[in-house]
Amino acid sequence: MIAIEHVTKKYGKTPAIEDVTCTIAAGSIYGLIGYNGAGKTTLLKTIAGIYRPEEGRVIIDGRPVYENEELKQRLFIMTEELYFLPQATLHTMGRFYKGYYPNWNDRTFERLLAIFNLDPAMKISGFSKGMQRQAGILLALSTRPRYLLLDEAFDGLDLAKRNLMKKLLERYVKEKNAIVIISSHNLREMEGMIHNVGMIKDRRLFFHSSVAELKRSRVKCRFSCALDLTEGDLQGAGLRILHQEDGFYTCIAEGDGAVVQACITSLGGENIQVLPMTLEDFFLNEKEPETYDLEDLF
Ligand SMILES: Nc1ncnc2c1ncn2[C@@H]1O[C@H](COP(=O)(O)OP(=O)(O)OP(=O)(O)O)[C@@H](O)[C@H]1O
Repeated sequence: MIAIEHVTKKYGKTPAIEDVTCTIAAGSIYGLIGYNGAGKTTLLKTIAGIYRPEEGRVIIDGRPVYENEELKQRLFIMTEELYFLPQATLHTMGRFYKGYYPNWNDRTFERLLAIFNLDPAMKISGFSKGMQRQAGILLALSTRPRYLLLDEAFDGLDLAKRNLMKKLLERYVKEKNAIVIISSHNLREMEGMIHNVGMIKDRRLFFHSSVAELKRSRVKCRFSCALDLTEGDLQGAGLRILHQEDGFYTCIAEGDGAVVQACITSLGGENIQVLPMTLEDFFLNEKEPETYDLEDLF
């Protein structure tokens, strides 16, 4: 289990994340979401013991992670900027990691090389961006970490490789009872894969929940209405507009489906359809509307 206890991490005097608390159970995939600059990378690096928090602590299997070499040998963090030794090939990186990670497995490495179809003798610097990310995940999984932290893991991967990576992560977590924490802006990619989701907003872990509970506790509906409903009308009834076009409204609301539908009917809504809610719906629902002044720009 990973326990994040009241963690605050600052750069200089400015906090990047504040008072973050949550626990992540073994055998689960945790999705970390948030805007650019929200603090996802900072939190991942703090969990990995790279950063020492100014306040609070990260406890992994009962022990603080910071300056704990033994724990770090069972933890792998793949950051956005991938790190490979200068002039390295996958073979040299494999040997490098084998020397540090006691759980390194040659067979997993060879099998993944074949699956990803990467040349282990070629310099990694000659790989494309997507191939470098594949190389990163291949090495990460070959160390067979108990805790795998992936920052923007899908960045640069084509559709087939994104699907492959999802399958690999799901299988790995299930078979090894591992913990994967994955940050991504691509909520569609995380859909169906993550068990728990946390959203960082205003430096804090403003929301976290199991995905199942998140979907149980909210309803997404599409309905028509002859009246011209304003955002205020809908907000007053606890509904938030996701989309509005030609007298049709798609809204999301917290609460029981029957209660939400009754509420829509009381506003004059008709032809109510309950739709499956996606993570993207939730994220957009929680996002403050953005306005940009684009006049006289060009
Ligand atoms: N090395 C650093 N020195 C000073 N400030 C930093 C540093 N790294 C990050 N920050 C600041 O901390 C905040 C959180 O950054 P972080 O990289 O953790 O966000 P993020 O959620 O990963 O962003 P993105 O989605 O854009 O990758 C930002 O305001 C950023 O400017």
